Amino acid sequence: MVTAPEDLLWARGLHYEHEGSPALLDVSVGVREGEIVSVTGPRGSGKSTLLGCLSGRLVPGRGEVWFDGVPVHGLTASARERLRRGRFGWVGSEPHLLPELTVWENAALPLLLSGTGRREARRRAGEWLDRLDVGEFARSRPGALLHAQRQRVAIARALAHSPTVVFADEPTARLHQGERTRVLRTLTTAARSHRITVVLASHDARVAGVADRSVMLVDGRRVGAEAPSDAPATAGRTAGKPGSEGRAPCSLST
Ligand SMILES: Nc1ncnc2c1ncn2[C@@H]1O[C@H](COP(=O)(O)OP(=O)(O)OP(=O)(O)O)[C@@H](O)[C@H]1O
Repeated sequence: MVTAPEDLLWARGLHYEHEGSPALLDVSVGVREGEIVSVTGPRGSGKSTLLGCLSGRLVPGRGEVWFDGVPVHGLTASARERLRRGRFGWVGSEPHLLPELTVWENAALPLLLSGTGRREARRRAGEWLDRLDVGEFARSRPGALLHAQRQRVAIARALAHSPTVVFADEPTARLHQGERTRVLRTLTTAARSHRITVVLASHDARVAGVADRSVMLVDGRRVGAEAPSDAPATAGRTAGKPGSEGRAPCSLST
């Protein structure tokens, strides 16, 4: 086991049931600041449920989730909502943009909801839209964009309010191979340059290649941890080695 005192985000002994059916069984995980961790495993293995519990979207039936010293599992629904809006970003497999808003308003939504003025929100959202090569669509409605472009807008929305952690749940599931690699690279490069922590779920084992550390779930249990051999070496971030869990930047246990 398990988590280290310096972990930014950690969970211990998580159990979660969907309508009486177990989805997580005694899963523990620790993630350090600035780390990119992938959660892999077959369909239905509990990846989305784990991201849900870590991000405060779901409350575990048993176990604890701590973020930056805050017991997420013990917060009220409104406090969890505030935490998610302020400190976390979320990218799912579908962009889920609001069709009546422009692209920049969609990307700026977390900023606007937290009270940032429109001009400043537009500036910050615009910077990310430019970085993600969709800046030219800032004044368009999402319906004018291709799916892959809308997904980049969703990534800009997840990053524009400078979150501490971005959770990405199958962010490339609906993209073709070339676009998949590009989107993943964009997300991870942006995260590394801004020292944003990323927890990335995918059933595609190749996605683990962009992470510092990979965690595998099967049937709601963690079955091992591995470090991709081609994990990017980055300053201040130690790529863990197989079997070196005690010294690794992310540690997991069931
Ligand atoms: N809302 C729900 N209601 C009932 N059962 C659910 C619900 N969400 C997930 N489950 C079940 O919980 C288990 C874990 O699901 P989860 O979505 O966390 O796995 P996953 O690894 O993310 O799967 P996928 O790769 O298909 O998204 C599965 O057996 C799934 O069928």
